[in-house]
Amino acid sequence: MTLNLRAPGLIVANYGRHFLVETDQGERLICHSRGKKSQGVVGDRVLWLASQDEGTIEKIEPRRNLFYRQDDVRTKTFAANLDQVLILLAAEPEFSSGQLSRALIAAEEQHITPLIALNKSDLTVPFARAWEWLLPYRNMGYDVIPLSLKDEAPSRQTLTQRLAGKTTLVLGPSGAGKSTLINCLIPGALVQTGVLSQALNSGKHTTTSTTWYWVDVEKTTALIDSPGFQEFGLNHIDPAQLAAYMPDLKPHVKNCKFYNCSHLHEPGCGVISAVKSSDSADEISVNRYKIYSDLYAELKGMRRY
Ligand SMILES: Nc1nc2c(ncn2[C@@H]2O[C@H](COP(=O)(O)OP(=O)(O)OP(=O)(O)O)[C@@H](O)[C@H]2O)c(=O)[nH]1
Ligand SMILES: [Zn+2]
Repeated sequence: MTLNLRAPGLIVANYGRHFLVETDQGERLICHSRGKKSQGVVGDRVLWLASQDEGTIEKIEPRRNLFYRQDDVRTKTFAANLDQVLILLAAEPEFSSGQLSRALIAAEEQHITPLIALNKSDLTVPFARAWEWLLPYRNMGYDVIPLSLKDEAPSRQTLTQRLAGKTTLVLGPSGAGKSTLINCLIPGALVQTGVLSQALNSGKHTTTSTTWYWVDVEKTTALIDSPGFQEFGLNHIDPAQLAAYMPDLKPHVKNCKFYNCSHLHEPGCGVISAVKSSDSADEISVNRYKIYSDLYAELKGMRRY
């Protein structure tokens, strides 16, 4: 009999030790993890075993990557096996470039391609200001696209092209338009999620969970919605590697006199001279250098204990 055969599946939602697993036939069932620890994350390919009407996760297949943040208290995993991370910002409310940089660094560390979208282009004046604010990110090679989720579908064409055929984690500060985006691309998705989270979480109302959505019926394009852009801890990043994850700093490191340069005070530092340089194409913005030095101090401080 095939009853205790392990079958392949995909984790599409996770609430503590409860997982929603989608089978290769497209059915979804609730699974539990074996043991005390909840190890699976959304995007994991798993082998699951049926047990009465539910299932257990028996094995998690090796991951291509894992996008996560880490603060003093805990590690928060967002999702695994991603093609890209979409950071959704908006003209309003104003976003923090420190938070943006943290998410970009976490993506770089896991070799996940970031994509930045700036929403609410209909708000002309604040949009122009925010677009300007993103200039250093465009100069360092990031794909930054303008967006108006309020308008008709053609205004989303660039975004839908970037998403096609890929698995994308969507992150963004509150109010940038994450729910609007999910609703535009997958009508009815959020209503379903509410029902689902209640079923999985024993009736407790929660929206603080990561969820996988298929955008197309062929299941080639996926969006993963996850909260937690705020307080993006990077304790897992080695401060000595930090500059290597910042594309504007990285090319200048090779000009440093000392191989273990911290780029904070050393003489002959390539990074510091690029901050001072007036050669605009190649310069490092004062804001990004401040983000680097603050983060370096923060990460160094962690490691002292
Ligand atoms: N002007 C304008 N407003 C927009 C646009 N897209 C979304 N909004 C509005 O921005 C507000 C926030 O959008 P949401 O989609 O709820 O934002 P969110 O990122 O999901 O925010 P949280 O639910 O707090 O996480 C809503 O009032 C939207 O109607 C846009 O392109 N232009
Ligand atoms: Zn240096």
